[in-house]
Amino acid sequence: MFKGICRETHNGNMVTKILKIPKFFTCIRNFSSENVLVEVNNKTNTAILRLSRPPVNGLNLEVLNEFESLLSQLEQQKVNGVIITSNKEGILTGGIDIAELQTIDQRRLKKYWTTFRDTFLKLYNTPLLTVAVINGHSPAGGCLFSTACDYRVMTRNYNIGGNETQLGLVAPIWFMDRVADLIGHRQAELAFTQGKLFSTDEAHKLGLIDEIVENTAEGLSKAQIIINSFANVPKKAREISKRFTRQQFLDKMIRDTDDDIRHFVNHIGSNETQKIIEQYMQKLKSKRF
Ligand SMILES: CCCCCCCC/C=C\CC(=O)SCCNC(=O)CCNC(=O)[C@H](O)C(C)(C)COP(=O)(O)OP(=O)(O)OC[C@H]1O[C@@H](n2cnc3c(N)ncnc32)[C@H](O)[C@@H]1OP(=O)(O)O
Repeated sequence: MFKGICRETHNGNMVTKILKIPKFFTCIRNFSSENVLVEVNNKTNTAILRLSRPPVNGLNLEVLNEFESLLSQLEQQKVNGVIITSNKEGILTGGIDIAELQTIDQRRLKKYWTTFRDTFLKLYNTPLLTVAVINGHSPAGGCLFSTACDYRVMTRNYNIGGNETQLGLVAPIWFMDRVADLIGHRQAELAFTQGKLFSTDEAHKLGLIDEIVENTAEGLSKAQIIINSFANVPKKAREISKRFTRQQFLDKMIRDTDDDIRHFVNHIGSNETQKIIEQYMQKLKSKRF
């Protein structure tokens, strides 16, 4: 028998009960934040992290901070793997919450972009096994974050890619580099100059995603199979191999930090870009895109 704690409300008072839990019972530990739900399965010691910020899981400052902090907690708990998905089938994330870009305040833009980069780096650099279950559209920032994972499965009939150019914006070089790592330089060049969103099938053919699944449930069990397939691989050797294969990209991204942040602040904070962003928001609201 394990002992577990359960908190319940009785007549308006919170009471804590000690529960006896049979060993075979699969227990879930939850420690979700406002916009990101987390469950850790005690049997498999695997975490599922679900983005949950209606309407489109837009990546605002809070979501990024919560995501980064939850990943740190999962690292400390030494889980066997982390599955990243959306709580809402149909949209993994609409990418950056455009409201975060609607400002010329250089300090705000700098803070946002620093957090965005740090969160990406946390995911890219974590020693934990990470699998993205892309269970919906995944434009721009959504595509970028999934490329940071070790493995990607995606449900049919959605879109993924870097569409920034279509909006009149320029994606960061490190997003282009990361996509080029997966699909090759030539295909990345074509994709980013066109601002192309790929269908699930196209993304699979190119290697932007690893496998296609029919729905979220199948995606989650596929992700668990991938994590299980590493069970007999010596942990330390896997972690060092992951670090080595990612070191070059990481070194470049860190070396270019100041230039990248300066470029972002100048690009997004210019009046010309602000007009473009405003027009895009109006298009989005009137569904004319
Ligand atoms: C270092 C060099 C410089 C670096 C420069 C970097 C620049 C980086 C720039 C961009 C990166 C990004 O991530 S920009 C965001 C790109 N994302 C998109 O273009 C996605 C836009 N959204 C959609 O395509 C669709 O909304 C959807 C497919 C995600 C979902 O479609 P659905 O039909 O289900 O929902 P709606 O379209 O009706 O949307 C509902 C609701 O949400 C608002 N919305 C959608 N996306 C965003 C967003 N990204 N940010 C803020 N708000 C968004 C949409 O307007 C609707 O609002 P209302 O209900 O109020 O109308």
